[in-house]
Amino acid sequence: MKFETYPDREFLMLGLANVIAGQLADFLRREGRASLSVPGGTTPGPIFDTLSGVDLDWSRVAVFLNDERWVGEDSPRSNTRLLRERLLRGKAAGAALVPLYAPAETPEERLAELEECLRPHLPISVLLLGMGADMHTASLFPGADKLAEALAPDAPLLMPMRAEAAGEPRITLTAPVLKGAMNIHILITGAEKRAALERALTLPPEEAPVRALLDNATVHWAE
Ligand SMILES: O=C1O[C@H](COP(=O)(O)O)[C@@H](O)[C@H](O)[C@H]1O
Repeated sequence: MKFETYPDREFLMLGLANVIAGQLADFLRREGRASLSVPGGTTPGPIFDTLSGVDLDWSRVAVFLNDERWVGEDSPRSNTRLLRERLLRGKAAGAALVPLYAPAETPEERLAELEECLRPHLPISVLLLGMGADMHTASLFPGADKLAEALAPDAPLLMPMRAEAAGEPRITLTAPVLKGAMNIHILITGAEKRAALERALTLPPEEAPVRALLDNATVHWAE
């Protein structure tokens, strides 16, 4: 694991957005297309704001979430809504959004078709992950009903996930898909998440799911 400390959150968000933009540009030059997977939640908005203004051929970039809460875009809890409002606009408006939600009561009902939409865009060129203070990443929560299956090397691409701390049912990319990314960045802010990350380094992924991604990741942190 590499650990990068930034003087403050503004430096962090700008610096990491530039790293991600540079890696996407490299992929576009070398391979003609790229994929970017990003977290939802409260932390990554400023990175999305910067990325949405970056001059890239976004029409050749597929963008998808790490995970989604099983709610429609009319809900303020929708990670897809955050993506549309903060990332898929301006210069990035032409990027292709690969959906992780489709209207239905449960994720199980739409799982197969969402997985087929995702498959052509793997492996992920650039993966940005968040982390909760409980050491969850994507929707791999400690104590979640299907955590062991989602951590297994033969896990499917996507899995539904339910956990007490998660609120609504979730859908998440699984550990092998996340680990297969060509570049892995983890964004954390504040003392509480830094302490959680240090604790995760001492625990197995079954107790601290973010641990499954740390070996090949660069963690980006500011107070
Ligand atoms: O619920 C979620 O939480 C994590 C962390 O979110 P934050 O609000 O603490 O930044 C996020 O990475 C994940 O994508 C999201 O669904």
